[in-house]
Amino acid sequence: MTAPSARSSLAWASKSPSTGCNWTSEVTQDLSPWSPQEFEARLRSLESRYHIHHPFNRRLNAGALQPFQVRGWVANRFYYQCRIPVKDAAIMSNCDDRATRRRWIDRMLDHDGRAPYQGADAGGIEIWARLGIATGLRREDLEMHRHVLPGVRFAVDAYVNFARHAPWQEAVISSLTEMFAPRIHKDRLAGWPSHYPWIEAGGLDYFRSRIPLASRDVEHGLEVAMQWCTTRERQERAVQILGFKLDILWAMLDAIEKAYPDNLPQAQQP
Ligand SMILES: O=C(O)c1cc(C(=O)O)c2c(n1)C(=O)C(=O)c1cc(C(=O)O)[nH]c1-2
Repeated sequence: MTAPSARSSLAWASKSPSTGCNWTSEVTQDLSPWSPQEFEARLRSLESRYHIHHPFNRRLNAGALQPFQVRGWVANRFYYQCRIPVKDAAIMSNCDDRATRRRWIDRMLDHDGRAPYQGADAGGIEIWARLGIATGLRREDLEMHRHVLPGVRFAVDAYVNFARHAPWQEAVISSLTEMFAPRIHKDRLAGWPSHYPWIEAGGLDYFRSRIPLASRDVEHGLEVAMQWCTTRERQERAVQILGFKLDILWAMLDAIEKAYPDNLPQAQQP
């Protein structure tokens, strides 16, 4: 069997996510594992495929988008935000290691919130909803996912399905795109206030809140990856899994970019 190309990872992911893909074994079974440093460097080298480089994101962070295009992005990303704790619950349900579950549960609470569900404890989903409202979206439209595009829904659901069916360690590895997230949040915090002054400043709280959380998540995710990927075969699979997740984020922006062209008639704008 031949190796999939850089952007065809969904084929193997849907093929056998629960038992693990075996195409790498033919190629790599005799190879010694990379050192932890080289393994991490190979994962990090996939940054070039992160959605920070997508043309739509470049325009978003350069201030080149019209308000309806920003709203379209925020409303569609809200679907991702809402599915993240469901994805994390799927990982927990497959995880038989109590120590890991004790740490993992924080990821769900980060998004769903913690009692008394106010201020910073409101949770990421609520804080993202406030971003949506600050851009001019109606809460009800957001919560009913009225603007969510089919391509975005398919991409996000593929991530949740992967987490449901893959070994939990592989699903943890798929979250490692967060290695690249702090920079994208910082870009937004630095640029949006001058590019999009019509968005009330508090609307950007979500991005501020995620920077330390993403770093904590990545530290844990890399620990799991290092412990699990003791063979070259598993290490190469980890690289493929990260590629699959990068494709999900990229595909979301492809769908968003296509749906909200500059000349979209006003009646169709979110
Ligand atoms: O705004 C972004 O570009 C971005 C990207 C990602 C990512 O890389 O998956 C996440 C987030 N934000 C984010 O806010 C978040 O909570 C998050 C959780 C996860 C994950 O895979 O578990 N990714 C991301």
